[in-house]
Amino acid sequence: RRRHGKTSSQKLPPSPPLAVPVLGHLHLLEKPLHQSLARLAARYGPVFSLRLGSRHAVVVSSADFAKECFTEHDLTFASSPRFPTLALMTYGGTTIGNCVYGPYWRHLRRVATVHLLSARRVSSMLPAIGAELRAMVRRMHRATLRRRLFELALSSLMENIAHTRTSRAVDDADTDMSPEAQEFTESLDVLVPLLGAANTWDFLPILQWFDVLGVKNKIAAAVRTRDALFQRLIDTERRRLEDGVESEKMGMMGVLLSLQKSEPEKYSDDVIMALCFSMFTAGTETTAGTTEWAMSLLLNHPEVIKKAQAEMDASVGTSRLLDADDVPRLGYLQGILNEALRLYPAVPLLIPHESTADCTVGGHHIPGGTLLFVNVYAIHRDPKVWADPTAFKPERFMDGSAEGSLFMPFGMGRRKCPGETLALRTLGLVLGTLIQCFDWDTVGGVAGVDMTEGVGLNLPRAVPLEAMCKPRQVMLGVLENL
Ligand code: HEM
Repeated sequence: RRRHGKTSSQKLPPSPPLAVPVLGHLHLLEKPLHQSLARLAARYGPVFSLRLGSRHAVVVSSADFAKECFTEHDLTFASSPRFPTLALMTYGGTTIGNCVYGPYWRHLRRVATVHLLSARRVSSMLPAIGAELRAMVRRMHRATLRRRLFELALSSLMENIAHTRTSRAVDDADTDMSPEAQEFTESLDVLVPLLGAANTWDFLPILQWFDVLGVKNKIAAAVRTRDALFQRLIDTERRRLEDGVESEKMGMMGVLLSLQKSEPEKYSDDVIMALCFSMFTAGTETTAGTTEWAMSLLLNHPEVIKKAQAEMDASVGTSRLLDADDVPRLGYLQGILNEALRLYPAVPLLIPHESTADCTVGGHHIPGGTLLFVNVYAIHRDPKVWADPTAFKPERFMDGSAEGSLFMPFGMGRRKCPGETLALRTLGLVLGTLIQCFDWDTVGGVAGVDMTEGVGLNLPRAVPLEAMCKPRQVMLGVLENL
């Protein structure tokens, strides 16, 4: 790694003046982080640098410079930083989203794109997603939407990873998740808050020497519980495979276990666990959160719901549920989805990247070993690029006015999200079904849903969304026969 020294020929990016010993600029950062970084960008420009405890970082907040990072310098920024405490949760930093760039990442990436998330595999996952969705629609009148949507995303992924469902809960039960999906949620409930503590540690290594809160032990205990569950799932899938299940009916674990048979050294149980954990953590909150934001936007724009329902009635009719193959024909529905992803990108700062060599971005020198945060949230709301940037206008994706603007909710370049096809197909199906089947209103008919953003890695709402829904009269026949 190069030292962060400045010479006359190397112009480092501007930086806020208030770096203090040990913390650097950490004390300037407020939550939500993407908003705090957007405010700093307004003062210090679209490429500025920060010292975060022991690490140097650059924050990029404009479309042009983000493009520069992921085209000209894509290889330089293709690595992920090694965070020692995060490594405790990510199998020693070997999950696809958290591992350094190199042959091992290329192997995982190929497995993910070719064997697990290809368009053909995604098509084979849609029936399980549809079944989970219909079960949710049947019990739609209760609970907050956030919880319903999270359970839906997790159950659909659990089905497509390991087929844990043996029966469906009766309709008056409070949840319809399989026991395994519930067990996994419980281990996430423990791990996710610890991730916050682990992050602070990674920037301030001194905290690791005095583990006053016992963070390390708590992470280790939660990881043991999670891995015992994964090992059970792997063993069950292995038995199914030995019983001769057809390859079309295999979930992701089954696919990986059959690859293990021919190349055991490349597909150890540990690699399979790391890949499946990546799929769960990358695919659940992102999909559920995007649907929750989209529904929040819709509740504040009832005229948009009406227009989307009219499009669906004309294109799909009212005698059957919409299916995933209808979605590409529903331009307005896709406009709604894109607007939700533009205004509330589920991974607002991408996963941190790290440069592996010196390079120049926007004319500024970026030394090797610098963390890169790309503020997609700020880029998607840049008034220089988007007209009326904070307004919810699905039409902008239909009338050509969004053309040419950088829209990157799934990232860019070689670390771009490999789950984009699965995510878009799932989101279209879920959002489309909620619009097709129900009329929506706020709880108690209050005017407007609060759109405050909360704190968390995946841009959560501050308050979980609650809404009232009533089956649409024209869909009663279909809903009664679900
Ligand atoms: C609305 C839904 C989703 C959004 C907005 C989203 C967005 C993203 C973004 C922005 C990244 C980081 C790109 C970067 O750092 O440059 C990412 C990475 C990733 N996503 Fe997604 N994602 C979604 C759903 C999914 C789903 C459903 C899956 C799979 C089940 C998935 C799997 C992954 C994986 C494995 C990575 C790490 C890729 C790597 O480092 O090579 N994502 N996603």
